[in-house]
Amino acid sequence: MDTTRILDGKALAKTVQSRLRSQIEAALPQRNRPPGLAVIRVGDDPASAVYVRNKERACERVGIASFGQHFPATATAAEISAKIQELNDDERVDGILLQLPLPAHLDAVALLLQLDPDKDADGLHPINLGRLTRGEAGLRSCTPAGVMEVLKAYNIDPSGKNAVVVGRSILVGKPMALMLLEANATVTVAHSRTQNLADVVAAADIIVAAVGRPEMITADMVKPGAVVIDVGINRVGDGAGGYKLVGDVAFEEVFEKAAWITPVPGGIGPMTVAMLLKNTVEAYLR
Ligand SMILES: NC(=O)C1=CN([C@@H]2O[C@H](COP(=O)(O)OP(=O)(O)OC[C@H]3O[C@@H](n4cnc5c(N)ncnc54)[C@H](OP(=O)(O)O)[C@@H]3O)[C@@H](O)[C@H]2O)C=CC1
Ligand SMILES: Nc1nc(=O)c2c([nH]1)NC[C@@H]1CN(c3ccc(C(=O)N[C@@H](CCC(=O)O)C(=O)O)cc3)C=[N+]21
Repeated sequence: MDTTRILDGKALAKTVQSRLRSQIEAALPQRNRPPGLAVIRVGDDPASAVYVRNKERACERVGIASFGQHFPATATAAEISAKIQELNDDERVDGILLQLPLPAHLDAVALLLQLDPDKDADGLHPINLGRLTRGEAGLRSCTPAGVMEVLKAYNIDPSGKNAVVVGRSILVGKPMALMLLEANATVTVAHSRTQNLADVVAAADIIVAAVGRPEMITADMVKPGAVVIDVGINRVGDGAGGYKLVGDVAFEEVFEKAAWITPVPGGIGPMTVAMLLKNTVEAYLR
């Protein structure tokens, strides 16, 4: 396969991480402590498990201390709140991440509101989402920030392009749409009520798939020469009793039509981790 059209998020994430490592090493003598990142995880979402594993490895590599707690799916809002308060007050912690999705009995919006906005490494506090909406500087959602970083690294300028974001979550779809808009794309956001999804996607110069449905974006939906960004992380059986990760895009067939495409794994996942560390280091250096 000709790999020159693959957007290599894994390689770019390594470059970002080595830059962060140097920044941390330069700041350590004055600060007397490394940056700290805390993750609060509730229950056992499979995509979250992959994320936590890779994040911890990456933190170790660049020199960020890991904190946090894994709660059972039955944890109460009061228990999570208490943990958030504790981490807000902990001077060793620069970044806090509340893993989504939460079990159905917990209100993500109410809990995200309790994060110290200056420690909101995931950019999901209403203050930081508001700053993004207004085009102001601030901590920005990691996955869409990772997508923008990939586009920039490969000199893909969204200005004037038709961008279609499939998915409208607070975690990915909405901030993604805002960042593409900020980069002067003409943005369409599709979701589960969108009619004629295939036609909507077919008009896109840039497609961002953030749905959580294995290989739902097929070649017939893709305009020849489109840039295809696959955010989906889906765990599916590998036919041999184990599992493998696949994205929301049918990679093999879409590869043939796309100008550029991100793989899963090795695409936006590693970039999300890199942006999380970058936000943490920014909060630490401030
Ligand atoms: N690579 C990475 O770093 C990350 C990957 N992910 C992965 O990305 C995927 C999406 O995550 P997230 O945004 O949190 O997921 P959510 O489940 O919160 O949102 C999914 C979105 O997809 C829409 N949708 C569902 N079914 C369809 C359909 N048939 N056609 C069109 N749209 C549909 C939903 O529409 P509606 O709003 O109408 O329900 C919703 O807006 C998951 O696989 C997740 O694991 C997530 C974060 C980071
Ligand atoms: N508040 C919050 N913020 C998130 O950003 C968030 C979340 N909750 N909940 C779960 C999803 C999922 N997610 C992933 C990030 C990286 C990989 C990742 O590193 N993927 C590697 C996997 C490599 C492998 O281990 O096989 C890759 O795609 O190459 C996966 C999944 C972030 N999420």
